[in-house]
Amino acid sequence: MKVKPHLTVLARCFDSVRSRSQVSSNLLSKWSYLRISSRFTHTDSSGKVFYITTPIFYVNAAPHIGHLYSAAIADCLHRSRVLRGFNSRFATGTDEHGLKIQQAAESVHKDPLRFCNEVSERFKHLFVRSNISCTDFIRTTEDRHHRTVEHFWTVLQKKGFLYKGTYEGWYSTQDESFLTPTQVTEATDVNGNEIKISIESGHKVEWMKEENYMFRLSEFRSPLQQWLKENPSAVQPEKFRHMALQWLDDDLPDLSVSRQKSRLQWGIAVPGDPEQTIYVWLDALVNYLTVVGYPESHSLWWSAAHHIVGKDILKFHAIYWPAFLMAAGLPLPQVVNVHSHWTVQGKKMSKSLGNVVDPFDTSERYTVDGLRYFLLRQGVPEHDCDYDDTKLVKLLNSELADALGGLLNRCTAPTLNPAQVYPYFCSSSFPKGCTKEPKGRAKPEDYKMVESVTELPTVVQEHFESLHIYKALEAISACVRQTNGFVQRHAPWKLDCTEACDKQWHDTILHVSMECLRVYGTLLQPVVPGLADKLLCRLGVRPEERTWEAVHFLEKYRGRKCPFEGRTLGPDRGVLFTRLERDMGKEKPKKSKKNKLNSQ
Ligand SMILES: Nc1ncnc2c1ncn2[C@@H]1O[C@H](COP(=O)(O)OP(=O)(O)OP(=O)(O)O)[C@@H](O)[C@H]1O
Repeated sequence: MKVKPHLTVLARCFDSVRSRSQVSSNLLSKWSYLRISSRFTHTDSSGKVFYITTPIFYVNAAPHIGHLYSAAIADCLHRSRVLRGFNSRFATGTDEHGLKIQQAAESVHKDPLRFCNEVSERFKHLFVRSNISCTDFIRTTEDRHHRTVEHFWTVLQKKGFLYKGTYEGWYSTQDESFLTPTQVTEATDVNGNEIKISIESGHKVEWMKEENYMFRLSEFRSPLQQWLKENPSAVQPEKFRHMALQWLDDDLPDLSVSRQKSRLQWGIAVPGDPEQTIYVWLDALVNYLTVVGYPESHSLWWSAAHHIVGKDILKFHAIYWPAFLMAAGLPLPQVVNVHSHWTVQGKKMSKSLGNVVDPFDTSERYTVDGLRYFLLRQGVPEHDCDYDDTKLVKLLNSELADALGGLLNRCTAPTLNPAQVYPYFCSSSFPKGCTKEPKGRAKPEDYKMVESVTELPTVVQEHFESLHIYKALEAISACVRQTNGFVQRHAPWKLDCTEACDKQWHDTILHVSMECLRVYGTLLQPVVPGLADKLLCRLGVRPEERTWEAVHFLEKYRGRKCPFEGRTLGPDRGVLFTRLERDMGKEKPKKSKKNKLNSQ
């Protein structure tokens, strides 16, 4: 059997799908967790659609902040695309089969399905609570998924990519992964026994020999190399694409894709051979197709697939999955976006190790938006990041409570803004284009700030798209600092508002600052939806005015009409983000007496 990659055919297939116009709205899941209002889901003229996925999470134990991190990255991308007017679908869910689950359920004397129901519910609850706006939630124990896996298996079999053989080699139950001898090393367990472990994960491996079904993975080595070499964006960031290519430099043996039922009962039976159970990773990866209705109605969404995964499952997404898809004659995902890990004292946070930070507890202490902001502001795709409560408190206090909250408070406090309105802009106080020799009252630094905030939506969008979300937040934070500097420099509280000229300048300072805040609120929606909503409501920005398209920063400065001028502010719902005390995460934070900049 020869495999042809047909990469150009695949590319053409993507293009034809992309050029199709409006997506039928009934294709969008009506799943109740979709939180973004449909008024933001108009499709732009290009008719672009996106299908974003997180990994489905293994339900051997309750979720930790690493899982929330994957979901928050995907949520940020999904929300930003919806706000830009695209049709975006965002799927997550739980992976519920395999030996590890079978053993975890046995250890607590529970029926596996009951065990899965409970843990899956925890994940679902976490995502609802954390404002993860997924449109689909899939469980691999659902009937629809069983049918899809059986169909997918049959396609692979009919096309001659499966054969029955004897697999003999190393297997890690913790990773549900087969390993070659070069991927294994010796170690000593806690009782001093010599054991073999996986070099990559450190988990124990066992020698197994059994008859099962093999997938002709070896035939895909060169098509996979071609795909990765010809599509620099196929696996991102670059270091992970490089890693996948390095793996392909080694041997790529055929892959065992079933287990004997006597060893593994908790899974989907091989069609036509009830003595064999389908390998949990083949089963799990097919979830991405189940969500979009494979084999009947998948093509539009499937051609726009964008996976977001942790680096621990790179091999499954950059090697096995594309090989399965090529074998089944399906298009490959457009992008596999990889992120690194949250660690605790340098060790990967993991359910199996138990060194986890509980996301329920943490968001209870620091708020949902606080935790989302911290994860996305500190997480760097290329590098691991150590979790630290002190760092979290410091960051949230400085960027959300003091800088952003303080700025909002200054602009809206009744002492400075007694009429509680979006004030008028005076162009003679801040004339356009006088950057070198200011003629009004604005200074060169003020023009620099206007320039930075004007460019900010483009900068932020680019960083969101490449999933360098921390860079987007860094850029927003730098602009917030500039705006605080602007207010501080001109000290509107010192102006005498009984003088017409001072009053105009006072109002202009507030107008410009509020315009900046409106941009920050709009751009922060994908990261901290609750906090951004509070900010925009306070400024009186209506829901339909919160899209990327509606940003139009400082229209009056450019000689155009500003719809916000003179508008009454929204109700005061308290400080934007309450300062946290440095409690090292042991107790609920106490509210400090006042927010630093709020004292103004
Ligand atoms: N420490 C972590 N940092 C970032 N993301 C993580 C982390 N742990 C898990 N994830 C996310 O969850 C996915 C895999 O989830 P999985 O259910 O295997 O979690 P796990 O804690 O590694 O479990 P286990 O310890 O049982 O292997 C990863 O690909 C990644 O997207």
